[in-house]
Amino acid sequence: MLDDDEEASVFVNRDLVEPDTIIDEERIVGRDDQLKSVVSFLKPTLQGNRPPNMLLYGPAGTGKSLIIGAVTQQIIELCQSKGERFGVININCHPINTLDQAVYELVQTVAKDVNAEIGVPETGVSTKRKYRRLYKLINEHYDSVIFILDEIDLLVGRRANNEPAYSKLLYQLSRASNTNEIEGRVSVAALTNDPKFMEDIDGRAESSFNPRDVYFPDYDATQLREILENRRDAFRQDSLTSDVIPLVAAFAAQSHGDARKAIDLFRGAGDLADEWGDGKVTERHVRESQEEIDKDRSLKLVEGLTTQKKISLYATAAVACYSNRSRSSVPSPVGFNVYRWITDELDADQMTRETYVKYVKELATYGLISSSRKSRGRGGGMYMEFTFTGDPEAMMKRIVDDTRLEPIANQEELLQTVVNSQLREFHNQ
Ligand SMILES: Nc1ncnc2c1ncn2[C@@H]1O[C@H](COP(=O)(O)OP(=O)(O)OP(=O)(O)O)[C@@H](O)[C@H]1O
Repeated sequence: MLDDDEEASVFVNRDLVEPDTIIDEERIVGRDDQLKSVVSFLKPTLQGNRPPNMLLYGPAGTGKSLIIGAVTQQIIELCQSKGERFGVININCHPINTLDQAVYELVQTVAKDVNAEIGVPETGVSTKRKYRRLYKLINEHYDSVIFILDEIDLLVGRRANNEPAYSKLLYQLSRASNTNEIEGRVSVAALTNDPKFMEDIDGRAESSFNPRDVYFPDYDATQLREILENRRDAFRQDSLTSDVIPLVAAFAAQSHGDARKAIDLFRGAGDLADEWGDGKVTERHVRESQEEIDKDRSLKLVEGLTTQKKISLYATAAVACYSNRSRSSVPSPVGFNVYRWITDELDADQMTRETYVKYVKELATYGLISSSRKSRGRGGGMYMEFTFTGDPEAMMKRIVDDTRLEPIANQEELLQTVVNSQLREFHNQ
């Protein structure tokens, strides 16, 4: 059991290397331009004017939430000192499926912030009523507000061939002050990893949202090193050997310069040193921890997926794996047709193409797949192209292990034929 002469932990302030800890401004590295832009866009709030809407875009873990969070926090404080009420209404759209749920989530967030009743049921009433409740709460409690919509591109909605839910939400929120539904000043900040996000927005939403862009590029190893150096005091003095920070930064730089990954690995290495009772973090703990992260990530992720997401992933991996073409990237229309074939074979529910793309794109946010938008040339429309970062065959095996996909896995040759005929059809169109 607990032992008195156990080695002391390598941490003195482990919170500092937790991903969701809000850090002080002096610990922020390499985001001067973005900070400057966001500050200048939001400054009008302090002078009683309406700030512009914003689109913060860039890969995962590049500081979008951090920067908007740090600036809005300062504005809250400055407004408070002047007796003004500035509301920051922040939601993450990733787990939300429909417009109605998104509006309810906004109501819930405001109600919690101002300590009021939610005042509207989650189901059984129209979205319009939820909007009305949202506006009422805002009008009663704030003089100005900013909506922060994180991972906005994942709020697709249910129906296919229709305006996506994020487009409708952006339209409503960004015009709410023009229509006087919200009496105070309103601005909307949308955060996304998708650089081409605006291309799918409906024309009227585009013109009412009309954002100022702030781009967040990847960090390089030097910046990641500095980010970690600035959190070195999470650890006991002298408990890090000199090679730890450069190695963590180098690993994270390899995986797309994501600061969240760097911080997770830093913490993981410390945890391992504690677990082994070594009293010091060394290169060995970093390497071992990185290996565990790599192994766990895809396994855990696949285990946690719903059946529909597993089928979507399986179909996409099948295209990458069985394609006779030299490039094993997967055009989304082909992945979707294979998904449809599989769901027919299994007699399972079938999602729309938009939902299929949303599911697969979600996996891209975990780094299992990378996705990019492609054009089919004049008048041909857009589609997504998916590429696996790891081995698609291993991924398929892992999915079959715990789903009802076995009947499909037993028809390997047939699946191979379906994949290649779908690919041929797509490329000949
Ligand atoms: N420039 C930086 N300086 C210090 N810490 C940083 C910096 N950028 C990011 N971080 C840290 O990395 C983690 C991820 O950052 P953040 O959540 O802001 O990324 P994001 O771009 O919003 O990512 P996502 O698109 O995945 O939501 C947080 O713990 C944050 O504190």
